[in-house]
Amino acid sequence: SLIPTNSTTTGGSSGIGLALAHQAASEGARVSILARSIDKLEEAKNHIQLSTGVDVAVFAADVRDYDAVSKVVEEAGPINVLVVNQGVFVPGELEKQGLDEVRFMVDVNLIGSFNMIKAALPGMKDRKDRGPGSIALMSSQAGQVGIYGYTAYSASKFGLRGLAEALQQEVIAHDIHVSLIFPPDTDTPGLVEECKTRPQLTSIIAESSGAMKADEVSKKALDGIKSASFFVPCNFEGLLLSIGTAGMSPQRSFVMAFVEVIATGVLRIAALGYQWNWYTSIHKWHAQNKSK
Ligand SMILES: NC(=O)C1=CN([C@@H]2O[C@H](COP(=O)(O)OP(=O)(O)OC[C@H]3O[C@@H](n4cnc5c(N)ncnc54)[C@H](OP(=O)(O)O)[C@@H]3O)[C@@H](O)[C@H]2O)C=CC1
Ligand SMILES: CCCCCCCCCCCCCCCC(=O)[C@@H](N)CO
Repeated sequence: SLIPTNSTTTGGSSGIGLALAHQAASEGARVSILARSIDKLEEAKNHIQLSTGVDVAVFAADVRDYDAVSKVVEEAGPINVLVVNQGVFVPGELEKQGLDEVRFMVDVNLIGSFNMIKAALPGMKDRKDRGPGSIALMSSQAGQVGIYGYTAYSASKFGLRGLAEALQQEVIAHDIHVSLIFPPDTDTPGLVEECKTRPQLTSIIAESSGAMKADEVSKKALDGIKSASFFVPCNFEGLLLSIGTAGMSPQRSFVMAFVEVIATGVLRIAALGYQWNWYTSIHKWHAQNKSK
């Protein structure tokens, strides 16, 4: 199995990224975290130091700034597991959203991921330890199915899938494994902020999948990285969603490949059932709002 010895996590100062850095550090990895705010980074560093005794390296940079990111990669040293986890989410109907908000999500979530991977890839290919390497991307269940209020967010996360599928073919010869992680709603500072402005329909639809804690998600993510899985679902609905949307994604497990082949037809029925429910909620919501 793939062992995170030198791991770098973007967005590692909060929520899921912090939980991942914390867990990797407690398992003995050398950990670096990258985010914009140096205050949040220092706080995260102290938190991990207090509970594990391990010192993590912190780097303040914006993933949208390629030069800043490549400087961090240079300073951070060898990486065998890169976790591209930074992400922003501003929910809202496209009609009410400014294009600046749309661009913000695409820039941070998608272009920022390109910057990070492009900067880290040469060093990862030349890594001196002989074990396999990993590039893990934090997508979302909203990166497997479009959700009301998430036009830009879902687009940025669907984009990560195309990136990941193509990249896997490019890096396999260097024994680097790409993982796409698909969490449901996860209890993080980011979600608390999001919920202040989230449309009611977004919440209704997102509730189709149970909510998780950040350390539950980080545990699933780390297990997925270690087993070099391409798709990493995090809960039961996520497992169904991953089988139902397997499409042309790579699959290393014969057991899972078999399950996908057998279950695809009946999962399409379940998917249509979910869609029917969601569209019913949408129509009801509009009917109620008109009558007011
Ligand atoms: N919470 C949820 O419900 C779900 C989250 N996800 C995904 O998981 C990932 C983490 O989410 P979550 O833990 O909730 O997020 P948080 O908002 O709690 O944390 C986000 C992290 O990303 C960093 N970050 C944000 N923008 C940038 C940037 N431009 N450059 C560098 N770092 C940046 C933040 O630090 P700083 O602001 O200082 O830069 C922070 O460390 C995201 O990709 C998100 O889309 C997926 C499914 C569900
Ligand atoms: C084939 C049958 C499948 C059935 C399961 C369908 C369930 C889909 C629910 C989607 C929930 C999306 C949550 C996004 C969370 C997120 O990313 C935001 N909180 C922003 O961070």
